[in-house]
Amino acid sequence: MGNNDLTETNEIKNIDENNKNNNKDINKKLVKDNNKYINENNENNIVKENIVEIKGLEKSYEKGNIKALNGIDLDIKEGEFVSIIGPSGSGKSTLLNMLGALDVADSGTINVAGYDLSKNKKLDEFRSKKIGFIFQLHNLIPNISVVENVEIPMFEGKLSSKDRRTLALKLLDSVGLKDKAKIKPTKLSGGERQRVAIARALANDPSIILADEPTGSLDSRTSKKILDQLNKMHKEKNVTLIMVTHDMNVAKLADRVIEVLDGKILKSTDNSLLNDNITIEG
Ligand SMILES: Nc1ncnc2c1ncn2[C@@H]1O[C@H](COP(=O)(O)OP(=O)(O)OP(=O)(O)O)[C@@H](O)[C@H]1O
Repeated sequence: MGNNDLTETNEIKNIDENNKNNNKDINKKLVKDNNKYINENNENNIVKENIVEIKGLEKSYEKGNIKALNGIDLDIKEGEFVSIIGPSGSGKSTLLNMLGALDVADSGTINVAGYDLSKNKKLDEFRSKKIGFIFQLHNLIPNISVVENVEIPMFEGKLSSKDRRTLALKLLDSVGLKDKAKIKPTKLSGGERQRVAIARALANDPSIILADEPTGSLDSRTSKKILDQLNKMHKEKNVTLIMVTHDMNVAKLADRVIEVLDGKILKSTDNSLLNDNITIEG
């Protein structure tokens, strides 16, 4: 091989080396750009998980004579606000009871916040850690103060008594009732009691709030206040909110309206885009 040949081979080697390095740089840049694209896309398009997954849920009473739930299939996303509407006796409360593990289905599967409720295990843990209840039946305890009522769900956790009090007062403040903390619930109006119930429902930092007719017995002004509070809580804390109501005007405030009839889901209407800029009428 002559000198010229050697120089040529070395030049080719150099070019190869340069190309390799360039390719490495280009590849690195492509990977970086691709990751950036994926990250940006993920940020813009957060895929929300199902927090509720129900399949073929059935529940009968009176030895099978009353079919309260007759094959319910329902998925609810994390952070969604869903209302359940339907005529009296259609199965709304039965469905809400199943979601809170207050009743057990005859057949079908129900998964809520990572708990398989059909297995009938760890239900106490599930209720105390994952669910905030705003139910007429779970009313406030009359002979202890408002702030003590709000503290009740915190006893399952690890907070000191001082921290429990601070958090309870903060929650009462968020529903506009800090000044009523020391009095007994019997001295409150119906709407104020419902607001205390909202504060208490938030006390265990739940994943889901279940509300059964939260504005049922209230006048329209007080109902507006309660719905404002629920909406605020749902938006600020990204809590999944599932609310039973018989009032379509109230139901429509949710991201999705589920209509129930004869223990089945008749219709599911997505209102989320419609409700983005909603203001609640007084
Ligand atoms: N514990 C029970 N024992 C017997 N029947 C029951 C029981 N709970 C509910 N039911 C019946 O199951 C059906 C569904 O009741 P559910 O309370 O779920 O209806 P709902 O849609 O919530 O009604 P409402 O709007 O009147 O509260 C009804 O026929 C009801 O009478």
